[in-house]
Amino acid sequence: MLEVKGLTCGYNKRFILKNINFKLKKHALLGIIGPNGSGKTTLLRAITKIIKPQKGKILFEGRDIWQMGFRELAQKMAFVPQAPLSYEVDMTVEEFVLLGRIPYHKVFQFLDTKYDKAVAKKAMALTHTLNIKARFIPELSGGERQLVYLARALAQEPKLLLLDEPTAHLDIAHQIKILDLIKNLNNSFKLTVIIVLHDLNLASQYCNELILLNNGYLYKMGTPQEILTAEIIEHVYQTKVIVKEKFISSRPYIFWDFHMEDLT
Ligand SMILES: Nc1ncnc2c1ncn2[C@@H]1O[C@H](COP(=O)(O)OP(=O)(O)OP(=O)(O)O)[C@@H](O)[C@H]1O
Repeated sequence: MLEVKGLTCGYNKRFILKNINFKLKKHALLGIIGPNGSGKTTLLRAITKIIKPQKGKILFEGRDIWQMGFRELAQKMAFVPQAPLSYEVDMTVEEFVLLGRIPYHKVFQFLDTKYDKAVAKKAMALTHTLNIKARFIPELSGGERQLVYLARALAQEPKLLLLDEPTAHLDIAHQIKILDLIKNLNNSFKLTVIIVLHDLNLASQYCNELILLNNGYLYKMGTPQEILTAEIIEHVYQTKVIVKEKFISSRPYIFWDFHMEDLT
């Protein structure tokens, strides 16, 4: 579905990502991890056509994304940015979620169709934001705003959903709800997902594949078992950890700040 070929890009002629190559199959749930400043957000920005490759290409279903219009791209992929601020967005939650339908509007179509409204309602129901649909965006908490951005992305009915730290402002219950929802969308609705996560244990638990970025390079791509080894984490994050295998899922679980007696 997605192919990143020799991608080198950055800001103001400064290279941040260097020669990134990977392929992503349909229905994948890919996590992007790596230390602060390693280029995770920059990679999402390149895939969503916010920044242009200085070298290389990004192909979506075999086509260079820079050959596609924004409208067409917005019907194929949706992006939930990191910690959306949006104090300036003076509209209700429902109006904001309906913006996700604009890529489907015909020229000179100013009103939302019944279908648009039904899709927006479903997106709000899935993200538990229906009860706040009449509230104004600037009045929302950081966590509520993050859920509303996700609802807008789902209203785009994308094939590929990209999320930058979607759990950053959420309490533990909402973190699990959102990640369970994303997993469910991936499993049941066959949505392909790329998600930037800082929490290595959440990445281990929820993602089927991981890309580990280090200093702008793709350090390694593989399953959580292949990537989340003590040796790799210590090398890339420069932090001592212990990795155990979880009993039922056999996914790796990482301990830091540990005492040996905690682990026995
Ligand atoms: N708009 C920008 N203009 C110039 N430099 C930027 C911009 N955005 C990011 N950078 C720089 O690019 C590098 C990579 O940043 P990026 O946000 O992609 O990293 P990240 O891995 O997502 O980091 P974090 O985990 O801290 O969110 C950093 O050195 C950052 O300072």
